[in-house]
Amino acid sequence: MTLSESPAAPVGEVVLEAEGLTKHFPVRRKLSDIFTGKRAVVHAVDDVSLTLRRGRVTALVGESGSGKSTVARLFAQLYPRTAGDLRLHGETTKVHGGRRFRDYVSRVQLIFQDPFGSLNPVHTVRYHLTRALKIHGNAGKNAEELEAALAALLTRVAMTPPERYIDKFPHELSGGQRQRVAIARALGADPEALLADEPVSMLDVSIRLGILNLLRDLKERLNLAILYITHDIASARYFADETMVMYAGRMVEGGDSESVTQNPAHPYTRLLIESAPDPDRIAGIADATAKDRGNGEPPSLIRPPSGCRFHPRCPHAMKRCTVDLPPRLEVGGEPGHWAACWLYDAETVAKEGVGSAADPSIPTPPALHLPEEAR
Ligand SMILES: Nc1ncnc2c1ncn2[C@@H]1O[C@H](COP(=O)(O)OP(=O)(O)OP(=O)(O)O)[C@@H](O)[C@H]1O
Repeated sequence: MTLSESPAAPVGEVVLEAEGLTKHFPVRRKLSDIFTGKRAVVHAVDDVSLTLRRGRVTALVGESGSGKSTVARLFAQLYPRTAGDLRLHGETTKVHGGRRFRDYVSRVQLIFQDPFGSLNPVHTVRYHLTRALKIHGNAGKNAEELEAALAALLTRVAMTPPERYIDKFPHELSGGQRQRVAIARALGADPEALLADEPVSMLDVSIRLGILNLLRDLKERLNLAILYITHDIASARYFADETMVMYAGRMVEGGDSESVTQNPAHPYTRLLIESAPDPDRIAGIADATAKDRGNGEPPSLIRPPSGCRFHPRCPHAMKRCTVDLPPRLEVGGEPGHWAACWLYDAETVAKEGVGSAADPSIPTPPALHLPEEAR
C-alpha cells in the first residue's frame, strides 16, 4: 500500500460540506405526551453548516453537551440526520450500512477520544492494522506487500522502527502510542478526511502536543481534511486553520482561528476564552472562574431558550435576542469572520441598547469591542 502522499487534489478543495445539519434525539415518552400527542426531543444539533477542505484543519469548539460529538457522528454517518444536507464532493450522501457505507468510510475516517477503549486488548497492533488494510483493499497482493504496508503505516505515525511495535498488545503501549496506532488504523483506509473527536483530551498533557503535531504533519503530507473537535479553544488556535464555536447545539461564531481566538466576537466565545487556562494569563484565572459561575449553566436542550440560546447567560442581551434567532453577521473588518449575535447588527444595538434585557445578577462584563457604527 502506498499512502497517497500529497495527492493531486488541490489544497483547499472541498471534501465534505454540511448545510443545515440537524439532529434531534427522541426522549422517553411521558404519560402527558400521550394526551398532548407531542413527543419531546433533545435538540442536540440544529442547523449546522460546515465545510471541510483538503489540507485544512477545522476546529469545532464548545463546552460539554454543546453537540460537537453529534456533529462528528453525523459527518461519519453513524446517525441518520433529522434534517439538512451532507455533501461529499458536491453530491448529497446518505448511507445506511452495507457497501455504500464501507465506501464512504474509506474516504472519511473517525478517530475516537479514548485510545484505551478503541483498540481491542486481546489483539496486537499487527492485527488491528492488517484488518484495516484488508477491509479497505489496501493490503497488497502478497505477504511482502502487506508487511511493507504495515511498516509504512507505523512509520507514518512516527512509531519507528516498526518492528519494535508491530507485535505489541495495546496494554504494552503508552496512551500516546495507542492513539498513534488508532490514527495509523484510520490511515489504513487511505482517507481524504479525518474526523478527530477530542483526540488528545484523554492523554497526558505532556504528550498532547506530539499527537497534534502528528495530525498537522498528516494534514500537510497527505493533504487531509481534518475536523478537530475539542473543548479547548487554546489548542484550536495552535492547531486549526479555521475555528467554529458551538453553543447548545448551534454554531455561534466562525472564522480563521487567529481572528476567532484573538478577537472573539460572540459573548459565549469570550466566556470560553476567559475560562480557558492560559499560562500567559494566570493572574486572571480566579477572576474568570468567578465570572463563569455568575454566567450560569447551559440550557436544557429539550426546551431550548427562544431567540439566541445564549441570551439567559449573556451580559449584553437585548430584547431582540430573547425572541429572534440571530443570523450569521459579519464581524467588522475581518473577512470570513462571523458571529450569530445581534450585537453585530448596528440597527438593533442603536434601537435597544447593549445589555438592556440582561439578567441584572450577571456580573458586569469586560468592555466590548463593537464595530464603530454599533456603539
Ligand atoms: N444518543 C443520544 N440520545 C439522546 N441524547 C443524546 C444522544 N447523544 C447525545 N445526546 C445529547 O445531545 C446533546 C449533545 O451531546 P454531544 O455528545 O454531541 O455533545 P458534546 O459537545 O460532544 O459533549 P462532550 O464534549 O461532553 O462529548 C447532549 O445534551 C447529549 O445529552
